[in-house]
Amino acid sequence: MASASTVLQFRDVSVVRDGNTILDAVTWSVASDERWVVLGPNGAGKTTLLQIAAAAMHPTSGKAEVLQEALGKVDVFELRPMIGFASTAMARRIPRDETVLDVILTAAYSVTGRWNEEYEGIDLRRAERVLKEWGLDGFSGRRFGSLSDGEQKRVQIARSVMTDPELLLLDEPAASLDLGAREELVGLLGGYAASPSSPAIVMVTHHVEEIPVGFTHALLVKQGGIVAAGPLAEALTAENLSSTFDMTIELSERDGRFAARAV
Ligand SMILES: Nc1ncnc2c1ncn2[C@@H]1O[C@H](COP(=O)(O)OP(=O)(O)OP(=O)(O)O)[C@@H](O)[C@H]1O
Repeated sequence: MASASTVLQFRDVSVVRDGNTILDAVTWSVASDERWVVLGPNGAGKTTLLQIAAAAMHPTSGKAEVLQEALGKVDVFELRPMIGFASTAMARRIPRDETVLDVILTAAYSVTGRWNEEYEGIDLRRAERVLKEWGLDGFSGRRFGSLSDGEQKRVQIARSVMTDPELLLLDEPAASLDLGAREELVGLLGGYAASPSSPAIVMVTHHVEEIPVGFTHALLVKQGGIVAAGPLAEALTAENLSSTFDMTIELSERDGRFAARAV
């Protein structure tokens, strides 16, 4: 297997909007074999961080390299096809009457701009494989709008991995899911994270309970700055969570899954 490469490199990245500092001199890097969870209170800057990682936003100052290309110097339209991004905001743009198969396939066509019989078979086979991988066997013909929240989330992720990205960004993939749907998704994400052929993953979440087994690193952010960043065992501690959320938090871990509560 190829050795790990750097997929994200932020150096003193700041974002200022309307006079507000949303990200404040963030220095952070992600390697291709790492799976990161990003935690922090509402408004901490997590989504802004993902927007930069997705090459959808430029820093106000500092340097951000995405897949070893410096933002500001690279054509982001060449970069974006190599980045899978699933978020609620993107899901809202999926037409509710589109079939699941089309939702997945259009990810490939939007990247390649093609609708060509020669490739159609390959894309179809890949779409079927991806659907199966995300527990969506038999859903190809269903309308996106007719799916449960849990199924819709899995379709969004399946769509974002359809293009075989080098970086997968997930913004709160388990938000609004019931316990069963959450556990199903966390299990699937864990399986995906464990595969050496999977890309680097950065997942924003509000709950440590949503961290899949196999995730390797944590980034804790507060008011646009980093509280802790590093391997899970070092960064995801009760002390760091307490600093991040300004309350005394108790953290427990069992079989690679986490739970947290205020003391
Ligand atoms: N265009 C903008 N102009 C001014 N302020 C902005 C703009 N975009 C975001 N913000 C502010 O920046 C802060 C960080 O927003 P961001 O969405 O990155 O936080 P977040 O950590 O993802 O929050 P949440 O957990 O609530 O989703 C928020 O206070 C938000 O109101």
